[in-house]
Amino acid sequence: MGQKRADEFDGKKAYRAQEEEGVPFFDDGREIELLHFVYSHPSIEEIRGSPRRVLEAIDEYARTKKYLMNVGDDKGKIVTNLIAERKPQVMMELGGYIGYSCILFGNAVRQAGGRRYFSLERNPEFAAVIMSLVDLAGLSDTVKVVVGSSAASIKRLHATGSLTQIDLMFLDHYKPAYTTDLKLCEHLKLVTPGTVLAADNVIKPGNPPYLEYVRNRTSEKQKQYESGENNGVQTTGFEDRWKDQYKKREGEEKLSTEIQGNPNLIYESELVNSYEPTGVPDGIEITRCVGEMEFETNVRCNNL
Ligand SMILES: C[S@@+](CC[C@H](N)C(=O)[O-])C[C@H]1O[C@@H](n2cnc3c(N)ncnc32)[C@H](O)[C@@H]1O
Repeated sequence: MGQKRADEFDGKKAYRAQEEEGVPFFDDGREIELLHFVYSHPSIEEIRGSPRRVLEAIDEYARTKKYLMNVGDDKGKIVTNLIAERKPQVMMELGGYIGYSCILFGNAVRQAGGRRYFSLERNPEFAAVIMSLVDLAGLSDTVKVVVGSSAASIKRLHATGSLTQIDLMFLDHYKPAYTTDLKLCEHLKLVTPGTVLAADNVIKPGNPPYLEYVRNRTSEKQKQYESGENNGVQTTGFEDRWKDQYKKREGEEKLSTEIQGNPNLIYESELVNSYEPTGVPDGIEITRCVGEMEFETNVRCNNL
């Protein structure tokens, strides 16, 4: 496990600061305001059909109007480099918001010869914004936006045969769901040797349970699996602001406590330090599934 350092942050491109605690920083109408901003942009005809120009217009809104919780340019480069290296046929993101990462990574997947980019978004209004901007960028042939909670969508895509393998997964949704959704994907054999995971916000706000899981040794995971210690959902290690981030709109997020995943998968994981688009330091955890140990497991899962 290594630590890589990104270049210095360029303050000229900084987004507006995220609002102070107690003040909404999303879902207060700004997502629809963004659509009006983009579609009434003086350069709308040049923006049409250009993923780069759509991203520039989104960045312009977030620099000059209101903060948007996008992955941004710096952390985005880490993932687009990964896409160029791994050349995924199928990539999935958990948490699409207004479509920034979807347009950036969906375009990179298409350029690398990939087939499908799934963007899973729980909030139907945000999903509608993603679809509109993906269409504007000319990426509707590659991108499929899936509306609903990530776990339900993963199960449905798997059950219908639309999703049989994930080559690259970007995790950027409800922080405690990173680990439960990864275990679900392991259980369904969507994550197998060759799969690469890129998890956002592992420094800000941080995700200790996820980091512990992907950095854990296989022997330790097997022990926990056998003893049932690995069971349950960890919501400790998150500040309330992040744990309750979506509660007002979506209600309490019900995460599965039953699915234990596949403890036999061998991961190599490293933190790549970078910046939020506001300039605040953050990092992406890159995890490569490099093999699978032979070890008998009793399937522990009642609720699929
Ligand atoms: C940080 S934003 C995603 C930003 C986006 N990946 C980008 O960089 O442009 C997190 C998003 O995850 C969505 N979300 C939260 N919990 C979710 C869940 N269980 N399933 C699907 N989406 C979820 C939220 O509605 C929000 O839009």
